[in-house]
Amino acid sequence: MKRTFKIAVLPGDGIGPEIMEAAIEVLNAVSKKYDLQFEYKEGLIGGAAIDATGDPLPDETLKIAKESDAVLLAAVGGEKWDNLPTDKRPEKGLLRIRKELELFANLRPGKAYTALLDSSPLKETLIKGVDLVVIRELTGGIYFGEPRGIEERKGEKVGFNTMIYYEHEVKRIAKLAFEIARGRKKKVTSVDKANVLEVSALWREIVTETHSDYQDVELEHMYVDNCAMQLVRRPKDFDVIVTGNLFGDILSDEAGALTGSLGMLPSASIGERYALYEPVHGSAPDIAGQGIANPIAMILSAAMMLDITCKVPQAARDIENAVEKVLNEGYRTGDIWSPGTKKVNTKEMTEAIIEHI
Ligand SMILES: NC(=O)c1ccc[n+]([C@@H]2O[C@H](COP(=O)([O-])OP(=O)(O)OC[C@H]3O[C@@H](n4cnc5c(N)ncnc54)[C@H](O)[C@@H]3O)[C@@H](O)[C@H]2O)c1
Ligand SMILES: CC(C)[C@H](C(=O)O)[C@@H](O)C(=O)O
Ligand SMILES: [Mg+2]
Repeated sequence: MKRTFKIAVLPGDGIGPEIMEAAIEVLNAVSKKYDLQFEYKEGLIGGAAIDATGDPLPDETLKIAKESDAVLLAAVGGEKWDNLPTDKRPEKGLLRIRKELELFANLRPGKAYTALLDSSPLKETLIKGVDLVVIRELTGGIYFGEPRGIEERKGEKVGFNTMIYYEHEVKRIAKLAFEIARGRKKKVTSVDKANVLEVSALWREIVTETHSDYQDVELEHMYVDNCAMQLVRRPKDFDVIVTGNLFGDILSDEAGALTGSLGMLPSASIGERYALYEPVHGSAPDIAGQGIANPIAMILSAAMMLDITCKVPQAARDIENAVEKVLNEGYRTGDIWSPGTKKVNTKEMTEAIIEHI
């Protein structure tokens, strides 16, 4: 029996529309094999939405998202909108949709591909076998804390934000991290700055408390500065990294660079009711409009959707295997290209992946 899923499609800005088209072609290819049907509904977000409506997240887009089984989002942002105030920028649309859909956890897997070992800035011996996931808290912390602002004090301007975590926010992300670790190598590294910040001291206390229900999982605590360093020194020692919104943003880009390119890194933003799938990278304005972006992060984000929302893990594995095969065959977009490999554009990479599905 055919299973139908409603998918909200939010291409956004820069390379967004180019990589979204690629992901939809791959989903359509896989749908035939697994008797799935996708009903896509496109919405505006980010700069594209500002240009059309003045709002980076129009009500109509939120409505489409809430009426869907899953949201696919490519990327937002660009120079054109960089001088707008923080709460009017394209990025605000992304932050708001995460908050409105209560997507409290962002799963960002980072895996070393054998074929890409020479694209990593690290030595092959360090990077071979890396398989980790950063679980980033996504609807709290300094991104959303109040008070925030820029104001005049003592005759000069002052900018301020608040890093704040409620106990329940830490507990639910910690629980998820332990659950996910149970299906992996059973190790959680909780990353904070508890030697300086009260918010981190509480984070550490709640994670430790939550761990008492997961004694089969190893828990270690690490300061964020040390973690940034250990990630390049011994990345293989990490399994699940759980951390707050800001630290997770930074560490996941770092993990991306380790394994080759940001253009390879998918993510899933999940909550109790909704799920949104988005690459870790941004709108890459420097290469937008040229048809040369790496579509793999977006395609693998769609694969995470097949796994988590559609619950067809085999279809997700098919896509992941197809990606691995084209990399083994030497196909490379510019960001992962090295001498001796075949340089391809977005379309050619997508077609090569589809051929292996
Ligand atoms: N989720 C999102 O929508 C998101 C995430 C990060 C940044 N942004 C926004 O994107 C804009 C650009 O930000 P940035 O330059 O700091 O980060 P970026 O991730 O867009 O780009 C960083 C570098 O990586 C390259 N890159 C990224 N994705 C790639 C891909 N798929 N294929 C090939 N190369 C790729 C870019 O060309 C660039 O050199 C900003 O407006 C920023 O706010 C959006
Ligand atoms: C564009 C920006 C708001 C966003 C974030 O900081 O969360 C991005 O960097 C990401 O990693 O998804
Ligand atoms: Mg980021």
